[in-house]
Amino acid sequence: MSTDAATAAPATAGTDVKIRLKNLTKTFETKRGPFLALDNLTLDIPTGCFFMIVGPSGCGKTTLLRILAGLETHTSGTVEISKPAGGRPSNSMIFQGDSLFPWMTVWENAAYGLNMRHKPKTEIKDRVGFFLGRTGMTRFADHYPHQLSGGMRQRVSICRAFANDPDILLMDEPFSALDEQNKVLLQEELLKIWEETRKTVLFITHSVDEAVTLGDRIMVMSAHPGRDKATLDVPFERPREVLELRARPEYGEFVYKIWSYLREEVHRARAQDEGSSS
Ligand SMILES: Nc1ncnc2c1ncn2[C@@H]1O[C@H](COP(=O)(O)OP(=O)(O)OP(=O)(O)O)[C@@H](O)[C@H]1O
Repeated sequence: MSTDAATAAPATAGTDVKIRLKNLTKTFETKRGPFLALDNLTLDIPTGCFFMIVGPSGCGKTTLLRILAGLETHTSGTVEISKPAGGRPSNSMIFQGDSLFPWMTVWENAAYGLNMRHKPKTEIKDRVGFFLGRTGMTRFADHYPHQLSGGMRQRVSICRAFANDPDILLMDEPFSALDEQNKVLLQEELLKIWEETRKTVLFITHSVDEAVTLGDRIMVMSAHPGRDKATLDVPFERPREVLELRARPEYGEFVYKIWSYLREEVHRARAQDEGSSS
């Protein structure tokens, strides 16, 4: 990991390590031969860290999240996830676009994970009620997903993920399909909920603004094969207010700094795409 020492330590991340990757490599076997997707990633993510991953299209961001979620195996190296006190590590994943069950109401969707784990009815009522309240969805509890806007559906996904009380939240571009106004509202709501829960979050985004607004730490990945090009601590205190933060000159400077790492990789990825299509 190439951590940028010039930036301040994150204001919030705990000192113990939640996720430790050592020389993590992923090769897909394809018809055209082995395809190296992740190359030798070594990384420590502290407990309670809001960890952002940015990188050009195809650099392996989703592959990394899928490995951490246990949906994909890795080829070599190690993945260590520390256990919470008295339990097994658990995770909830939020994807871009829709992941709600269309035949279930908002309440039933939000309660799904807890019901599957046979949690007591009162606990389900309390947790789902709490997070529906936090996301402003209480009065839509009996609605079905098709009766909601895209932003409201993503609120329910967030509600379901937090209600599950996972050890780690894995978020793969959850807001990318939303318009700018909804995105800012949801970023603010997510920040508020996260402040209260301090879960370890891994969040993929294509937006440098989103990475700087939400994150404690940002990993910029290289174009294919995915490597850790730079990992930087975000030097802004919490709690954060999205629009106030973005109005600050030092915010613009930090966004520019992340872009200076990313720009070359975006160009490399485009050159790779053009090379493979010619
Ligand atoms: N099951 C698979 N078999 C073969 N190749 C795969 C498989 N899954 C992913 N890949 C390839 O691995 C690379 C990384 O894919 P991945 O989806 O992780 O990238 P990404 O950074 O999340 O991209 P994007 O930003 O476009 O979502 C891509 O080139 C992709 O085509």
